[in-house]
Amino acid sequence: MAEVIIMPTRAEAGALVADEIARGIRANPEFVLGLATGSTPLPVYEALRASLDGVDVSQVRGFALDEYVGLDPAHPESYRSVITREVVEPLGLDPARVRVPDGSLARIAHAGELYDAAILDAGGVDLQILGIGTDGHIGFNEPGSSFASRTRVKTLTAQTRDDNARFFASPAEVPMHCITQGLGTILEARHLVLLAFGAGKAAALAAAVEGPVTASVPGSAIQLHPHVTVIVDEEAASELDHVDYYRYAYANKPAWQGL
Ligand SMILES: N[C@@H]1[C@@H](O)[C@H](O)[C@@H](COP(=O)(O)O)O[C@@H]1O
Repeated sequence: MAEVIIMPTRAEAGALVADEIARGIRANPEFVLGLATGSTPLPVYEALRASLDGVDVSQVRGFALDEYVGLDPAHPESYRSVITREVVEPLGLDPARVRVPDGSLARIAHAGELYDAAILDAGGVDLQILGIGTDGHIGFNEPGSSFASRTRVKTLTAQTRDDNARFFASPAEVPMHCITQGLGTILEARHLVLLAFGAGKAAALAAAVEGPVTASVPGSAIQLHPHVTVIVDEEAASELDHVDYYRYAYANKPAWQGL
């Protein structure tokens, strides 16, 4: 079972993850960080500014989970733009070492295999940050995604397009297709850190963490991974059955253990 940590605020959740990432980078300057977009990881990126103060990040590599297909990379809501704005620039990472899947139509046919090859070439992802969609997706692996899937093109569900419409001028502007790391790709990262905040995520989170392992809930793939940390606020934790155990385990977590 994944370790589940319930934090009082998003900022404290972000700080916990940021400290773990900073520890990893100090131990290994070529740390490979798996990046997520959406609103959920923002407290982590915010906290990283302080946690990485004085830490050499020049060799750190980053791989984003996903990208829209056919959206101009210069569009402010392309995940390339979001990662540049939220992560690369504020943290001073080397832009050449931070990759986002290539969603351009001209290169889409081979973009998935090239991306998986680049991750392998970098030695794999050390820590993958994950959010979760209200339909249970991780990355953009919509319900039905194979647990063996690699980086590839997917069609977004109507629910995901609705959820993401807030970032665009109109719902119709949300791209229909995306390119996302597969569940198989994500499961190869050495440590998965899944974050969820707010009541709107409670049902998807409970299904992913405690429900049956099923392609119908792509987030449930995390149950197959040997090292998963789930960090949530009280609202997102509200539909979990084993909350008392999670609190008890965290209160008794050995100081030497790390995340
Ligand atoms: N592709 C992203 C996911 O990586 C993200 O985890 C999820 C939740 O988004 P948010 O964090 O904004 O709730 O949906 C987005 O569409």
